[in-house]
Amino acid sequence: MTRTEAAAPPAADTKLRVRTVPVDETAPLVPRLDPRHPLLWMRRGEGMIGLGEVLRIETAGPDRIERAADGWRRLAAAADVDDRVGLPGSGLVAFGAITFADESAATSVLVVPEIVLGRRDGRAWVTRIELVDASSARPAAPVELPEPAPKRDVPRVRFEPGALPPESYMSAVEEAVGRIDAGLFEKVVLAREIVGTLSEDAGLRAALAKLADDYPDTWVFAVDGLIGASPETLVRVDHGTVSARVLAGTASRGRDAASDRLQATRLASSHKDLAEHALAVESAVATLAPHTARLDASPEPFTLQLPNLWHLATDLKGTLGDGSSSLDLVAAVHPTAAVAGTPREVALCAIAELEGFDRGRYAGPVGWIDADGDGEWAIALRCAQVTPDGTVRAYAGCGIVHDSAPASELAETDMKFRPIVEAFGAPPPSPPIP
Ligand SMILES: C=C(O[C@H]1C=CC=C(C(=O)O)[C@@H]1O)C(=O)O
Repeated sequence: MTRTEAAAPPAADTKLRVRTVPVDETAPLVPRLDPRHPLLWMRRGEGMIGLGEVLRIETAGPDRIERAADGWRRLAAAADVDDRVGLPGSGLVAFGAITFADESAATSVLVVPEIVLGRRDGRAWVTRIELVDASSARPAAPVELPEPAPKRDVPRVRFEPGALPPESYMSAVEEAVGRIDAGLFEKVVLAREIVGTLSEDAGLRAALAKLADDYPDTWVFAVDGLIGASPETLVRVDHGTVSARVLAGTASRGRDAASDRLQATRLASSHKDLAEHALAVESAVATLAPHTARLDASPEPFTLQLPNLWHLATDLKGTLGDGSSSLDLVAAVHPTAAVAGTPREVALCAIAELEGFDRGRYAGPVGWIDADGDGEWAIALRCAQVTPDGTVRAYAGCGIVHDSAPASELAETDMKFRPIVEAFGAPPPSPPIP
């Protein structure tokens, strides 16, 4: 494996050879994941897994996304690609995870795997990627596509409050509402952390299988130890089309069909949630518009049903106007008001002060990019970062606006933790059921 360490772009003469061929493969993707170093991007059973690692681009600091985008452009331009499939995700790809904050101590990564197994629109492919002049950096034996592993029970992790425990979280929300009422900003997204430990022999495959089974309509991802199931598409570029799904505004699911419908109806007419949502849509539209020839938003937010909660959602669709890659667009839109606030810079300062912990890659962009710059990026939500020592840090946050109530926001974080804590065998947090 060649590691291109923080701030160092790939050597100018780095050249990749890439071969993609169709395969007759219908088995699920997750059982073939490497449980220790899973690379995954999947929704509704389709997507990609990556095996092995040819190289990585690792960056940090305020221009981390731009430098990753430039490094990738150079690498892709020099690559010798023979793609016999021609679907989004075939040919050369990298899986990426970017930190939320400019000043994070964590790095942002683009990982180029040795093998990609992909499936889309009912077709499957295998891509093999290698360094052309690999004399110094070849792994001893090339990675082979493994046989699907049998299903295993999820590993059991006991989570404890981490940075910003419940009482402190509620105080931070109260302080934020005070500042909003004093006119310092309109919205800020405040998150908290829970922490657990994964036993040494447990991998991440079973947790990912559970996320994929329980949340099939979300982007289920694994990149460099960051795993989760995000419902929010930050930006997607496919042959000149641009799309995104903006989420903000949340309600719990009802106990029965009637109370569930009522929850959705109330959410769709909640002044507080609509205000919070409008700011997230405005920020996404304002930052994408300069890069698009046309950009349309669904006229009214709709209610998106997930197994653990309801969200207000707006879909954006447009055409690319300036040849930006998906990573260029990620650099333009991140962080949206769905994870930062409004105005952005003031909200970011408030997050640093009131949360007081490093979000790492939580609430950052996670996804993939191909040789043409096309790709799919979600916001890393409903997720956890697992470090090599087995520490599991999970995060959940809420948009705080003028009429936010601390106890309700705390309960909302519990709902948002549910996918990840259940994927690690912990009992579901118990939000108030209407
Ligand atoms: C910040 C998170 O969710 C965001 C996305 C959807 C709805 C949100 C909300 O209603 O507060 C948040 O803006 C999170 O899940 O940690």
